[in-house]
Amino acid sequence: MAFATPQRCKTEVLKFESESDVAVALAKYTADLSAKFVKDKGSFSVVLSGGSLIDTLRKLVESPYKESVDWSKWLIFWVDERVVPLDDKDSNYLLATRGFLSKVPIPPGNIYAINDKLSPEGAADNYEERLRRLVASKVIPVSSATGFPKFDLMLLGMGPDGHVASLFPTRQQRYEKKRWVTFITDSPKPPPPRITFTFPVINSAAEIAMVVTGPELANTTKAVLHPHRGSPLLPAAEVSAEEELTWFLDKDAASQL
Ligand SMILES: O=C1O[C@H](COP(=O)(O)O)[C@@H](O)[C@H](O)[C@H]1O
Repeated sequence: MAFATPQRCKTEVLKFESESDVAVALAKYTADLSAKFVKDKGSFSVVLSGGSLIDTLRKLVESPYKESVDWSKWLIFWVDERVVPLDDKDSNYLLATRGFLSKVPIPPGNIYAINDKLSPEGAADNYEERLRRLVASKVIPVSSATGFPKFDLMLLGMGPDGHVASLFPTRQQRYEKKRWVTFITDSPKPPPPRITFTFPVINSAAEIAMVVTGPELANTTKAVLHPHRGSPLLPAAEVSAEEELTWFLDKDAASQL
């Protein structure tokens, strides 16, 4: 079990009047990071979540960013995915395709969906193997601090139980320290079969945005950002970034802080 005190990295907590204001700020933050990483390293690797995050990204696919972002340099990955067909209503890939990817010209070869023909274990092995090949060919760098792949930006959501990706408080995947990608067959949130990045990979990202909106997340946000010393840590409290972790909260989610 993980107990408070949580890991500390450079962390900024941004609070906005409304979810719409979060969407506006998140679009600018993401577009600015895209410009920085494309200038510095020639590409921008972005790791998406499912859930409400995709809708909150909606301003990024509108003007001015739709035209100004260099989408040709983007590489898209998923921090977690439900092991269902890619055209299933529960697929994070389908959600992202409908709400985001179909609206901008990211080269299809730069979009790394899971292999939906495999078992959960097989899909996790396959995704990790493909990541290892991208690292070997230097498409994705390795963190010199941890030895795990270092993605440029992870866009994460949080569930009311404090889960991030498919790392749930009551499941052992949150403690995995060696694998890059693991699987779960009994997710407490449906659908049960999923694959997920592990914490060593999540916490090796250069930048992480935790995007949390809505009153149902107010108590969990407080428990994560101000954990009681000695109490068990929720998974979201274990997120850290190599460069900066930025929380994007609306007034409702921030109401208990
Ligand atoms: O099941 C999942 O849940 C989390 C949180 O989703 P939200 O709708 O509460 O924002 C999401 O980040 C994850 O990718 C997804 O698979």
